[in-house]
Amino acid sequence: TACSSKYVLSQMHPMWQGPLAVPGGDRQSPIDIIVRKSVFDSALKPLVTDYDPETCQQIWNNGYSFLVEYDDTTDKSTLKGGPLQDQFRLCQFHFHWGESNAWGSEHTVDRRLFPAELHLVHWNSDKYSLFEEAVIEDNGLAVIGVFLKVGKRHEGLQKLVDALPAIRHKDSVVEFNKFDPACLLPTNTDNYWTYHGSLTTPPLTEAVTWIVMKQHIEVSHDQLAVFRSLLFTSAEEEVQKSMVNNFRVQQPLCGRTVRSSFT
Ligand SMILES: NS(=O)(=O)c1ccc(NC(=S)OCCc2ccsc2)cc1
Ligand SMILES: [Zn+2]
Repeated sequence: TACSSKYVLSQMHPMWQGPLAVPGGDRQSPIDIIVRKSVFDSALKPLVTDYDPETCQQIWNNGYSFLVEYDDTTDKSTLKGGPLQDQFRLCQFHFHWGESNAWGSEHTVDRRLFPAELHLVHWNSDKYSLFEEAVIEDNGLAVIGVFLKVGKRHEGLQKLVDALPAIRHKDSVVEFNKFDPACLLPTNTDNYWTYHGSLTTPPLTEAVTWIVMKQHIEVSHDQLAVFRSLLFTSAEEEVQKSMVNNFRVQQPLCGRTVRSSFT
């Protein structure tokens, strides 16, 4: 199986150029979370997020997703608690979505797909001094995953949606300030699944403590449609490609246990 090989089978992915061999390859992400196989762990604490909207700096299209980047040179926007022993700094958040509302998320719950998934990316500032250092270490990163469902309009998301037309093309950047990412978290952040995995795009390093929220957030159909108006391609390229289906295929669990903070 893909778990036994020293290198996970080469990852051909429409978005990436050429095969990708990942060293080790037995704790890759995303995965299907099989609820009945998850193990309740009473030692798991509530998540503690403390985000400062003043640290919000820019929003840009990196040709794979769009990222909202935060100043992570100080401990102003942090995550701790949950399954984590250390304090982590928020560096960016981004989304993955489909071309239709029928699919788009990276993780699934009992095979259930969601139209999109939010990732809030943090690195371990107790142990490392830069994201780039933490990205190659076992306990280097913590990513909060939040599922999106289509329903009522998300008022907090609208400010972000309104900025997207300005970054339609790959490598476009605009200043983006005073956005509080806490507004994108579900009302209940006490119920989550957690497991050890990887980044879901290159460099695919196995440095991530994943924290996947049980409760989803709702966004409107029109808000999601604006995500799909983004382009993978830069302004110079002749053929423009819509930024859709920017999710990775699911990876083998390889005997890992998914723990739950709730029964
Ligand atoms: N999707 S993910 O949260 O696992 C994740 C997080 C950070 C990174 N970091 C880097 S260096 O990725 C650069 C490209 C990228 C792709 C989506 S967000 C950033 C990659 C994937
Ligand atoms: Zn992601």
